Amino acid sequence: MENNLSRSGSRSSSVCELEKDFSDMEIMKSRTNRRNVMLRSQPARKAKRVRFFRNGDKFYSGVIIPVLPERYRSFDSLTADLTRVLVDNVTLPSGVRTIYSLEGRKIGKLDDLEDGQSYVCSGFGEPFKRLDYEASAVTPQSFRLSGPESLSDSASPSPARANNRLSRYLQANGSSTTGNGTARVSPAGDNVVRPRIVTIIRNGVKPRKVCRLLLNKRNSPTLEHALAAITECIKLDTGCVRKVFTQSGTAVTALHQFFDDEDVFFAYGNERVNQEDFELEFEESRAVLQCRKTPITRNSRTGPKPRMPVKAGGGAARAASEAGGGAAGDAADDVAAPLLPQPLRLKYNVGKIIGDGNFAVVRICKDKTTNKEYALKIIDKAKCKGKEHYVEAEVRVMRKLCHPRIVSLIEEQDSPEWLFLIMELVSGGDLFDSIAAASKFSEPQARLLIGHLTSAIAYLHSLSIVHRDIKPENLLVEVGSDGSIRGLKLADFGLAVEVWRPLHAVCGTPTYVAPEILLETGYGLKIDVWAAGVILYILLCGFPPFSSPDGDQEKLFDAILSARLEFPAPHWERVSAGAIDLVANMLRPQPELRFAAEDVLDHAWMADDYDESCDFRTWYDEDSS
Ligand SMILES: Nc1ncnc2c1ncn2[C@@H]1O[C@H](COP(=O)(O)OP(=O)(O)OP(=O)(O)O)[C@@H](O)[C@H]1O
Repeated sequence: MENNLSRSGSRSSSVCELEKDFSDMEIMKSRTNRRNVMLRSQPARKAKRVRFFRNGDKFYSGVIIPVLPERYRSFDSLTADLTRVLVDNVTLPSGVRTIYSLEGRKIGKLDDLEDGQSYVCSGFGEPFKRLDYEASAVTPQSFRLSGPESLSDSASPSPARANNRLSRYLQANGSSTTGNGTARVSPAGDNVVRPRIVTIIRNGVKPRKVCRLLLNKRNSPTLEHALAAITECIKLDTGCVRKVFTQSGTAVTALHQFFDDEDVFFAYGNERVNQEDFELEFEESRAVLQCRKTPITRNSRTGPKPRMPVKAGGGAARAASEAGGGAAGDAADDVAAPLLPQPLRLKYNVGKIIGDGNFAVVRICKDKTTNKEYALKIIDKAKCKGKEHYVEAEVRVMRKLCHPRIVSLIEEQDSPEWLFLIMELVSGGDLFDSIAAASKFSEPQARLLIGHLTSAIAYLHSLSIVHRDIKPENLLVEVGSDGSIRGLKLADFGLAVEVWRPLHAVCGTPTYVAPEILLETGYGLKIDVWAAGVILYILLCGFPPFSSPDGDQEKLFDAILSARLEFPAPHWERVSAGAIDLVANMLRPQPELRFAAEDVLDHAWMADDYDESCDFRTWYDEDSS
């Protein structure tokens, strides 16, 4: 369900790392509570609000810390806390070793600190540097606070609070914010931002969660926005991302870094950064590769034939399948049965795995009474955490649908951990594997498949539902007893929504994504026709119409946005004019000019008696001249 630009992996984002952040907060909160209890039994003592600068750093606007004897029992506990706070914002490799007054006087004890005054923290062996530190200070609201003030800020991850934190992060890193905390777009901002998929690794226990995120002008006009998008993407629901590093260990402090050479980023909450964080475990490397998977193809008229994109997901299923597993009802493979809610257990025998995705495993199952086989999709709710709405939408949409070219939902059962969908079984695998096996299809075969796909799309569109993830992996193939393809059915409605107004959510799968999604001007039903056009193109020649020579996602998007549709020889030399005309009309960049699903079905090439012996070259060149 989730092989797409924004959702891949994100539905299952773990929250453990941020929970660390949160549990730190909780510890601090309980300390605060303890303090409050103590304060009730003692005369209240006002905290000294003291500001600390970084020695020699004229850009760091300082941090205000409320200094209370109950909080800091020794001078060392203050320097330790200062170290913790400052390392988030400035370079301080050895931690805070010495505190100076603004005049350079060494401070040796807590009592020397005066309320409302500022001080300078230096590291090991650093001489005091005299600077106009207070000139870099800005309005007190923008300071990063440590202690009770920041606790209230951190405990609740409301967007406004998250924004405040982001402002502080930015400020601490030298980025500009306006007085109200809104980041100003850097002068370069407009120029640097272009649609780009980056890989985000959420810091934590290895193997860590790896997510894909599309950055673009809509979600990343500023560094602050980009950080908020990352927070959202990795589901940092106990706060916001405070630090981001590239894989080479460089702190990201400017927006353009997200669009430079490196495309893997490590996101942190409050926790420390360690050198080992930047080393990927095998599983993580695999996930990063998966995130980067884009077609490695060429569009030139000469040179080697382009290749198909890498298939999304399914590896585990195939491995499991290849490792054995009998037909439905084989006791040896009935491992999923205990998971089943009673009504399903009574009714079905569960058999081998026939497919899997990022969030679900699909098994064959058999009705004990009728012996009819079905597909049982077992959705792991833990993997969908934070993205439950996708699953709910999938079921809601599927319940509404009844079409011969759409996989039907027979029944569903819920449990606290799993969602079970009994679906019509389509046993020929998916179209991706068929394309891989056949390389390309004859025109009558392509006509049959596109006819089935388009009639499913036309039906969906008649209900104002857009699928948004049409791709060969989501098209299940019906095969005859001789193994030949008889048709296909559309599956996986995880991204499907009803469209009543232009949509803006960037989603889909890179190879099949329509230009209007990338342009973020708002899109509608026609994106499904675009994706079907890409599939028709692939069926006819064996490779996708838009790709990048080196698998670079940005170049792929550039190719899609440039919309330069080519039919390179020799691969297209023998394809009929009608097929090319249909492809060209399905892949028109302007949605208003692009064919609707009904137009596709009405096209001359779709007629069973279409004569394929037209001269493509003559026809196409005339048309384009
Ligand atoms: N009704 C079905 N009949 C036969 N096989 C099916 C059926 N539904 C799904 N499958 C197989 O299971 C695989 C995974 O299913 P599906 O794509 O719905 O899972 P998912 O977790 O939602 O995937 P994704 O990672 O794409 O979001 C499919 O690619 C397909 O091979």
